[in-house]
Amino acid sequence: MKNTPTILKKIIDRKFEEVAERSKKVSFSDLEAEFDHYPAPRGFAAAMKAKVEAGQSAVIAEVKKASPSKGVLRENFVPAEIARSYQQGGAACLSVLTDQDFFQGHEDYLIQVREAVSLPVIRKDFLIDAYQIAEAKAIGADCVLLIVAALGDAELKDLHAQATEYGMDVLIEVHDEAEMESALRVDNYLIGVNNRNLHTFEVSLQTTLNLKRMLPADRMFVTESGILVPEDVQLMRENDVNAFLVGEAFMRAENPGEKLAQLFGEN
Ligand SMILES: O=C(O)c1ccccc1NCC(=O)[C@H](O)[C@H](O)COP(=O)(O)O
Repeated sequence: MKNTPTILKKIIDRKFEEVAERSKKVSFSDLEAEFDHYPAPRGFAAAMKAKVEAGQSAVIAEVKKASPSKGVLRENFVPAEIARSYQQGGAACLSVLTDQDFFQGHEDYLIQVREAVSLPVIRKDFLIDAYQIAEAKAIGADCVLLIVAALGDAELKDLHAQATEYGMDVLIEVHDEAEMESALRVDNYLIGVNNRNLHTFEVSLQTTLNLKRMLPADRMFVTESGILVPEDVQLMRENDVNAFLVGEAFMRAENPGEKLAQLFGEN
């Protein structure tokens, strides 16, 4: 792991413990035995592409009860209801936090969400080991997040290859130029830029604008974090950024799907 920020280091340290604990209870081959439980993955990247090609914003709407920077975001947290609301509001895909200790998430939430809607779902967690990629496949995830700041180049390549072999899509997340260079060494369509600085939790949409110029036209650029008001969406769209990952703005709204439709003005 390189240049790891404090909170990310804490989370990653915990993930190594989690993998050790979990793999004692459920073996890798036990996970593999679950792979056929769910039908073929829903095309996550394809759903994003279809929205953008139709001239719309491709929104990954996040199901997130709490976060390290903001604490609890939503008391009335019923993942399946939130997912249905997002589908009605025009989301392209859904993101479900499965981390328990820092985000109050759970794998069961992903299973509930995927059963409630027809949209593709990403497992949003801090994945540093092949075991967790197999877990994602076993719970029916259509896509996984790989955070470059948490991985060396070789690990990024290996986990990407494993997820792809399982038929899942991958969203590779970067925060700066060096991470973008690592991400671009992997043949992957979805590249996310997280606008949240994980040292300070400060959010700046300028991060997206700075890194956008590095991205080849054949990749999809997803802006992540800190999209709160229509002006944020407008700024991104003016700069030809049409794919978004949004959590807090929706989680704080009484009706998350209505908020999505308002923010992106497409319903
Ligand atoms: O949200 C945090 O506090 C956080 C802290 C440490 C690592 C990651 C963190 N967030 C994960 C995310 O990427 C966001 O949940 C996602 O981009 C949505 O962001 P937002 O719309 O600002 O909720």
